[in-house]
Amino acid sequence: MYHLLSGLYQQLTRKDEYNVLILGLDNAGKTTLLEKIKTLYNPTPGLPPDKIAPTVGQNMGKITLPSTILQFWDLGGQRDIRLIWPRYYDDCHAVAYVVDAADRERLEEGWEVFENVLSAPQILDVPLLLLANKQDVPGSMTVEEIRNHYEEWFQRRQREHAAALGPMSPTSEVPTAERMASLNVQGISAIEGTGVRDAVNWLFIRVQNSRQRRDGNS
Ligand SMILES: Nc1nc2c(ncn2[C@@H]2O[C@H](COP(=O)(O)OP(=O)(O)OP(=O)(O)O)[C@@H](O)[C@H]2O)c(=O)[nH]1
Ligand SMILES: [Mg+2]
Repeated sequence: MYHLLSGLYQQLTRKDEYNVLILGLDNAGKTTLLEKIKTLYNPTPGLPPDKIAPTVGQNMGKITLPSTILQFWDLGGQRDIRLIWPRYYDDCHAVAYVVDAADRERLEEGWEVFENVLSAPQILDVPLLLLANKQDVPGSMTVEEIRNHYEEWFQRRQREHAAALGPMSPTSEVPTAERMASLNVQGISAIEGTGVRDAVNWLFIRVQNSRQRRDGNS
């Protein structure tokens, strides 16, 4: 009887764990975001911004939500460190890609890296959230501006690829309209915490939905 009850208890209190990767260029604000998430959701606060150094590997943080544990993996964004990102792709359930919306000069570099992430086969069906960080900085780009900037960059890149391959070449690229329709962009300030709960809620709902789809298919 005890085993039956404890089995039932375990079943009812079971929490599924999901891995969320936080990716983006160096200085985008990924670790600041992770530490803010810890502060907002855990009893022990995360590090304050002035104690955060550039990441030379990974940082990890877990939060507990109803029937779910989200495990965030914040990976260093410097060029050399980006080489380790693909090692995390196999076990990832969602990606939050962070851009510094106040740094127009590095946006294109950010899109190149973003595109690289999107082209990984393991990431293809994974919920993906684009976060326009540093909304507190005066003059930073809005969500709409970030979307348009990415769309223009993406279209230009498609044209360049088509021109390089010639008119008869088959294309495996995703059409722009389809790509843009499935792209979710949210504005946040990792320092102030604005928009951070909305971003976590989005990730929480999306990983749950993907699980239901998976369970339904099996
Ligand atoms: N104003 C403002 N500054 C921010 C915000 N988020 C991060 N920063 C600053 O941006 C700088 C880089 O932040 P990090 O969190 O270390 O950036 P990172 O993406 O983890 O960088 P790497 O670890 O090198 O990949 C720091 O000076 C932060 O204080 C924000 O929302 N607003
Ligand atoms: Mg970092």
